[in-house]
Amino acid sequence: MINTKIRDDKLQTLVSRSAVPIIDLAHCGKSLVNRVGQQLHKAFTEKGIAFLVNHGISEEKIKNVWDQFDNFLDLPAEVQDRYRRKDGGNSGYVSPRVERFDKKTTELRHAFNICQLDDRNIPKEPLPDFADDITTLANDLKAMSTYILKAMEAALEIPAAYFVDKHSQMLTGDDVNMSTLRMLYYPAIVDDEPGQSEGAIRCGAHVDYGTFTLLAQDSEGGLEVQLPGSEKWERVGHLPGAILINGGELLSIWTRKRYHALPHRVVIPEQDHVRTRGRHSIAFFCHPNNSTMIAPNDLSEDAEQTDDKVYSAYELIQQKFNDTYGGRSK
Ligand SMILES: O=C(O)CCC(=O)C(=O)O
Ligand SMILES: [Fe+2]
Repeated sequence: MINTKIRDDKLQTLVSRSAVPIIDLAHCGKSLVNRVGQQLHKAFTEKGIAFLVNHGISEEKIKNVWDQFDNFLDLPAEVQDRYRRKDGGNSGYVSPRVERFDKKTTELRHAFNICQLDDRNIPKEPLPDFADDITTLANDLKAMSTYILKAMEAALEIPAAYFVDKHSQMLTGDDVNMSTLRMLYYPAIVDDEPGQSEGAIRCGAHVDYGTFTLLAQDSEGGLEVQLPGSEKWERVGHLPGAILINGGELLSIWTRKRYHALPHRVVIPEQDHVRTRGRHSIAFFCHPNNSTMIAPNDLSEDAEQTDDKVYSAYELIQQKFNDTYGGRSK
């Protein structure tokens, strides 16, 4: 059974040990793009993770989206059913126990994927503000992603706009670009019958598929990572107001593993008072346009090395999706 006797002050986290780089985006503009790029470069090569602070996205915008998702989850099941994720696309609502990152462990979370901002899959009735609140936040996260892509171009010394052009179609639909805003809610585990949540997880171990992920979380709630070179799962902890960035698999392939794709998971927290609270998070998965050829040679100082097989972003991501959704392909 889950250990309920662990005291908070005994719990070390990467935040409490100052083991996650913190990148300050205050006043970030053209002149600071090089500095942010260097810091991201160091974070992606050494850790695969960083916290972004002073990023300019207000708490209110983030909270509005969490509130909207709560409203959605309060709707009758037959209304929610209209917005379910269907095979053939990634947009829509995914209820607990459907996704299984490792193909077997029960996952206790609600997710709602938005791949296209004018999508019919964004509820309008009976939640009139849902689309507006989500679009506002999604546009901010898109702008932040574009800034980060520019910073990465500077750090990797590749031509200006190399990454930005290849990510030009974020949130215009997953038939052209797989970028996704994902709302997540992990239900509280209360009155746990023996065996009910045993062996279950909030989100199974995985690496994200795309270029990088931006993650806002409302509380600690069980997020753990494996830092480079270690198999040990470490609690991340919570830095209020910060947005976490982690590197994805596609970027790792693109950079010939110079940039680390971070294995992570969300476990059911051991402490009673944390487990009995629900947890919200919002992930923005930044992906290149599907047609992008992921050519590591373009990013490598070692132009001699030409033997990599070059796949499109679509081919690489499709393989991962088939693994997660039990072989049902898009
Ligand atoms: O909710 C979280 O903290 C992480 C979610 C996540 O890793 C994912 O959906 O890919
Ligand atoms: Fe993830």
